[in-house]
Amino acid sequence: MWRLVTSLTALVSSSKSSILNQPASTLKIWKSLTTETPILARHGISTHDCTPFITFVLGGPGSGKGTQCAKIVETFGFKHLSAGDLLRREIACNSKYGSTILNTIKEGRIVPSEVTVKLIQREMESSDNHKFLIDGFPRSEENRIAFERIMGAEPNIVLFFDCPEEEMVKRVLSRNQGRVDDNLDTMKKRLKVFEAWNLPVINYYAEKGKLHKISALGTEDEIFEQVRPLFAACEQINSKTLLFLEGQ
Ligand SMILES: Nc1ncnc2c1ncn2[C@@H]1O[C@H](COP(=O)(O)OP(=O)(O)O)[C@@H](O)[C@H]1O
Ligand SMILES: Nc1ccn([C@@H]2O[C@H](COP(=O)(O)OP(=O)(O)O)[C@@H](O)[C@H]2O)c(=O)n1
Ligand SMILES: [Mg+2]
Repeated sequence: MWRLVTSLTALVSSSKSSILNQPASTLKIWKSLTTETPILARHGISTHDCTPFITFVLGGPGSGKGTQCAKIVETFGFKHLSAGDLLRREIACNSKYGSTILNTIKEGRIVPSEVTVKLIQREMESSDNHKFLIDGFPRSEENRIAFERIMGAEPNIVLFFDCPEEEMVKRVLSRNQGRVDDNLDTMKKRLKVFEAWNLPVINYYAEKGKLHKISALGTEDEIFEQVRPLFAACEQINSKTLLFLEGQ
């Protein structure tokens, strides 16, 4: 295994992509993106042993996180976990946290990290997929630290959809999904929460060199063309690995 990984790093280091220039995460990327194949089986490698490949998807309310996640799922086969959707599902099924979550969302505040991380954990552990898009999380340093503590994992990459406030307001007010928080009053509060609590997380990952800032202005397809190369780079590692293994 170690011999393979050393050789893989050499293969990968010739690439110019920003992800490929992160040798420390090479092993994780490789392990996470491989699919079950006879080649892997011959080498005694099972995807059941794989480390998950985790992408955090950040950005203000209405910046287009969910829209771009749908495209990533369709193109690259990730499992999409929207923290907001998981919380709304708890409200809908009258869970014991339902009313607290509803009030928190109406106020545009952040639900206690323990609750959100447990919901994400349950979804990750019951999924057959190893590649996760965690959308709208972490929304605070407390969220981030709780995830690291409970899951014992960090994201491989972090996307940040950077969008001007006026555009976010416009999109949220015309979203039309019947959400209790898609109104001007809650939106103003959410923007303040974004600035106070989300931005420190974004800065944290920028300092760690994991952040990929994407301009959220333009058509959905134009924005996806900025996103695509990030994941295409991972796929490239995967196919090079399989070719390499095949040559063994
Ligand atoms: N590039 C875009 N240009 C215009 N509207 C967009 C774009 N991307 C998404 N939208 C719309 O804006 C609203 C918010 O998008 P969404 O993906 O739900 O954002 P988020 O998950 O970040 O809140 C939705 O109605 C969506 O259809
Ligand atoms: N990590 C998270 C994510 C969402 N939430 C709550 O859920 C609301 C909706 O989140 P969302 O991700 O669906 O919202 P959008 O940014 O997609 O508009 C947030 O405003 C918070 O009240 C949270 O408390 N913690
Ligand atoms: Mg969303």
